[in-house]
Amino acid sequence: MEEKAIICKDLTKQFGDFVAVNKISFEVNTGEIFGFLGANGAGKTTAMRMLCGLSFPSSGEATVAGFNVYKQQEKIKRHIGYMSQKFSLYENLSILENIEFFGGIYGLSDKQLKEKGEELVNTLGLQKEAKKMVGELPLGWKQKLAFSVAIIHKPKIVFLDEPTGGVDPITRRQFWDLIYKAADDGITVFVTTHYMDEAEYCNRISIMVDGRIDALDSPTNLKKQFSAETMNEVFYELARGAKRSDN
Ligand SMILES: Nc1ncnc2c1ncn2[C@@H]1O[C@H](COP(=O)(O)OP(=O)(O)OP(=O)(O)O)[C@@H](O)[C@H]1O
Repeated sequence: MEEKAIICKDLTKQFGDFVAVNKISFEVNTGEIFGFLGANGAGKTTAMRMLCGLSFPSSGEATVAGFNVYKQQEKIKRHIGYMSQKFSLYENLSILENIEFFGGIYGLSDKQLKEKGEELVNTLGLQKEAKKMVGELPLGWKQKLAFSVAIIHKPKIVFLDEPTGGVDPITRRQFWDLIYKAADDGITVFVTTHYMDEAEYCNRISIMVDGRIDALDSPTNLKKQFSAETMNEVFYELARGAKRSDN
């Protein structure tokens, strides 16, 4: 049987009396693009932090890349990539310096760094900009670069927390071309987003409401299940009953 990238069973996180993540259960297949949706405050970031080995669950079980979220947090960190809109590259380092810095942290050798650096700059068509400060690049380019750097060590899974915030649909589409390429290379993609066009690009989607997962399926099946034309309708049908949402 093919190994699952993520297995999650009744995973729960409480802050005092408040149950931020309430017994969520799901599995993510290797090489899958899995969308993790939910309104503001639904519990996505809290769940993602547990899966990335950054916070201990209150109860329940989960393995990520085959490693246990309670006992093997360091191993999890070594086998994943992570990118968020909020935490990204150093603006005051050049593209090549960022690649060297993050590649170095991920344990690449000098030779690998040089090869990967060139390959990445060529793939993204950034040859002329390679020595420019990242701060000078347009946001869409920064995001593509940040994603490429997050998978430079070929992790088993990459976690993307709202990776494309603030850019237009065409640039988002280009970003998704990179995601598809990574998935083709066998990297499992776990992505949170508020954009419903992006939700359509995922193989499967879960939708969180008030700490629970209230729906999980492919975009096509979810639309059928909710008799909806678009993912937007599915999302609002579920999220409008949410108590936490300020949407
Ligand atoms: N350290 C904490 N202590 C207490 N409550 C917390 C803590 N971290 C998160 N929460 C609460 O848990 C709930 C879920 O927050 P979380 O950030 O996981 O939601 P989210 O789905 O990622 O939302 P967004 O889309 O706005 O980022 C929120 O009500 C939040 O206030």
